[in-house]
Amino acid sequence: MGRVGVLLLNLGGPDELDDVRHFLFNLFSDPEIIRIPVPAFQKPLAWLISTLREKKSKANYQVIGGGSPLRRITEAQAQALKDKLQEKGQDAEMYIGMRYWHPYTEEAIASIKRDRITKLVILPLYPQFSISTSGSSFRLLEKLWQEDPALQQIEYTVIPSWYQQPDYLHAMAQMTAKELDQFSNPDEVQIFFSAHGVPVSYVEEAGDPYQKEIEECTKLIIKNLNRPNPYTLAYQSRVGPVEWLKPYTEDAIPELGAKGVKDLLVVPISFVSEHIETLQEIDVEYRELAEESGIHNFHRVPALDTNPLFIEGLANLVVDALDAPSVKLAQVSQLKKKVKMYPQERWEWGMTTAAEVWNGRLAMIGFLALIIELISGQGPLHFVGLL
Ligand SMILES: C=CC1=C(C)c2cc3[nH]c(cc4nc(cc5[nH]c(cc1n2)c(C)c5CCC(=O)O)C(CCC(=O)O)=C4C)c(C)c3C=C
Ligand SMILES: [Fe+2]
Repeated sequence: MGRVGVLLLNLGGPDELDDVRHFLFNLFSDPEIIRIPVPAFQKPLAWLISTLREKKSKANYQVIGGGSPLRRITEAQAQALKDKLQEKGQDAEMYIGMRYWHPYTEEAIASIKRDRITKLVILPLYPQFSISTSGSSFRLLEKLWQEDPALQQIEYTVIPSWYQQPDYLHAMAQMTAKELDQFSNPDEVQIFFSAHGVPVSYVEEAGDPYQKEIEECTKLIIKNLNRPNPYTLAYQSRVGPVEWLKPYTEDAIPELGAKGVKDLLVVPISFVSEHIETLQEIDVEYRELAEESGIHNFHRVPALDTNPLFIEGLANLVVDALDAPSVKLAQVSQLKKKVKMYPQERWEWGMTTAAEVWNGRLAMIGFLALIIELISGQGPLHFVGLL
């Protein structure tokens, strides 16, 4: 079969507090996360948002120990997957390609070329597909492939999403059952699936299947769990002023409290590792909100991390993908984000309303940049390394 490799795709997170601003800059530089009509302004805008968000974001990472645990956990998952594949008689090298922090996807690709991998399975560590997560990594890989004839020699296949994988669903159901049994009345507990949100326009304008996959996934976990508990799904981690998928977790918790719910079990659904949004947002912010809303028994299902049944599921995905017809990057990165813009925002050259709107916005960005530079002594050119 040649030399087999598995490329695990993930988001990445700052290793330490000093990395936070640069990590945020990378994230907001991605047009799959925030798209503006004039691509030349993507990086200045990313610089502005990362500068404005740095303090809040750093405070949150400080709460969870001063950095993201994502790299450590993804490395442990890669090792566990390698061992499980070996047990199944499949030797494979593991590579981790993070989208916004080290080890970057480009670093993983360089190692794959150096190791002369001939057959590659591309496996995102997101169970459900979103344009903003797996989609963004696939688009980057597609670009790298188009630019590099050496990569085009590698036989590869992509696993676009895998939320229906039976071992994954069993692992989620088992972990949920274990937490339910910690309550004094397990059958009365309200199960609360909390998924990372995305802007509504991703789903409604650009056809992101994320919401549909999340909804199906919760139903499959409940079916596997086979318990009588009521359950709810809500979306967390909203960023910026636009409308995101609803209900928002921060509204749904007080509503349940007002209905008299006392026992709540949160199940994080869109990510398989502990990260800032489980450890800080759910365990600290939403716990406090639940307490204020009269929900005194608040528990959370831990992330899967290296759960053996989950790793078995990943190994089965890889083995099956090696046998199946290959899926190409062009097939899975086709979804192009067409975020709805107001007519005056659509770019037109000349003395138009669009020009007035965009000139006004850019003047505001420039003015804010000036103030930030005056306060911090650092401007956008320092940040992109030009000064
Ligand atoms: C499936 C999971 C995720 C989706 C969908 C997603 C979309 C999305 N995220 C942002 C903005 C931010 N995300 C941030 C961190 C972050 N996001 C995810 C997962 C999804 N994001 C994870 C796992 C993490 C944490 C990594 C870690 O360090 O542990 C952040 C930075 C943290 C913060 O400042 O709050 C931002 C900002 C957008 C805008 C978006 C969809 C458009
Ligand atoms: Fe995010």
